[in-house]
Amino acid sequence: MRYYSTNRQVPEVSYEDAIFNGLPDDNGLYMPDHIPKLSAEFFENIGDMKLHDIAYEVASQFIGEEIPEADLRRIVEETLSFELPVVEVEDKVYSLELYHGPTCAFKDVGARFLARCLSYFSAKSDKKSTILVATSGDTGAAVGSGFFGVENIDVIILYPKGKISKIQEQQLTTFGQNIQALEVRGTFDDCQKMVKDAFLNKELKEKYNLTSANSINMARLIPQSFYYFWTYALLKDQGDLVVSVPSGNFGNLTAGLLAQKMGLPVKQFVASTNVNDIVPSYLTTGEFTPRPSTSTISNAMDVGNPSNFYRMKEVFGSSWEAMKEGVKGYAYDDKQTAETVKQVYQATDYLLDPHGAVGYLGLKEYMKDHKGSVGVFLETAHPAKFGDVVEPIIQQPVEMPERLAEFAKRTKVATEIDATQEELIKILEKA
Ligand SMILES: N[C@@H](CCOP(=O)(O)O)C(=O)O
Repeated sequence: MRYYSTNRQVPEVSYEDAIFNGLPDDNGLYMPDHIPKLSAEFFENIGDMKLHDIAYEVASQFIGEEIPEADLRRIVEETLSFELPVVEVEDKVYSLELYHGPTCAFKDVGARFLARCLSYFSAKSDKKSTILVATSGDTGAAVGSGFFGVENIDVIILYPKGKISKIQEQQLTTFGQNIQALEVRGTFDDCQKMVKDAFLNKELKEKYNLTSANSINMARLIPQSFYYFWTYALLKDQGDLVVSVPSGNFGNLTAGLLAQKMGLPVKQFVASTNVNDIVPSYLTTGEFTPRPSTSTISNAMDVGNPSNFYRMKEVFGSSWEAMKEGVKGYAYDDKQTAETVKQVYQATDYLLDPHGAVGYLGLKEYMKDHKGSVGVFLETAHPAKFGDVVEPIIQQPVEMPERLAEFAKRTKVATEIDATQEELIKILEKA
């Protein structure tokens, strides 16, 4: 498998080069040169397969011989060392809980896979790298956890000051060792731009061997497709599958679209956003108009310029008509989100986090007119990560998993900087 840039101004590269480069030099995004189809036999047997075997089959299509089978199987097993339960919330409505990993968010899957792939290649070459990662809340902690103590790799996490939850901040500012946190006076989009500009500065990129751990990195995206196959394996006999993805940077949805192109029978994808509705608006108008993000209670989705939109375009051959058929988009404000957390809790005892609530809303909206389907929404983070928001809504304390409570006890260490390239360069020089 070779990887091309969506801007098509640079040569195709191997998987190893794609994941070390992070972003191609022409400011595009890497995409596989073809999307492999899985066999009919695979789909016939999927209901009897183990999660690790499904994930290995999918990963090997994209990585081929570059990582030998035994190593890739180990990487997959270490990545998915926790459960991905699919829980019935209401008749025909399921929650795919992706928050049972070490940092309680779906990002653990991608970050752990990326960390292990980079380590596999680094061990062969003794190459030192610095990972720059921008976060609106969940990616930072997952990447910190995935790379904590990993030899030859330093991580710098950029997060927007005052715009993530208290526990998210505790998580990503308290690792120490090879993980450094930068509290940026700006938005997530400023952080993402600083990171992307650093990759496009050839001299800087080479001097510090910079790479990315955001979903712009292919090794973040590939593993995020595993759990769509897993969901199908569990629910395939229940009806046509509709999947609603709470979306910010659109990596998770793009991974689902790749899975569908590989043959996964998902009847409909739904993109559910908060008021940062850049993609739902595009689906309605055909105009892609990034704008500065607005702060919401589903803060991890506060993204005003979603990176993976350009990959979604590739999947649909740059056709707006095809994308609006393949993806239905809905957006919700904080009032609707909070009301949904409350109503679903009262009616079913199931506690949604604000991101899951947005996913649930989008799913229900689509299912109103598509009654025979079986619906799944992604529960992307544990509600305890948003205790400040969720507790007043349900007027009850939210039980915090021990692994989250651990972070709360530690002391925050972060360097506050302006949202400028110069400030980031100063930090890289000191590191
Ligand atoms: N929602 C993210 C924002 C970054 O997205 P990514 O999937 O590209 O890493 C976050 O929680 O940080």
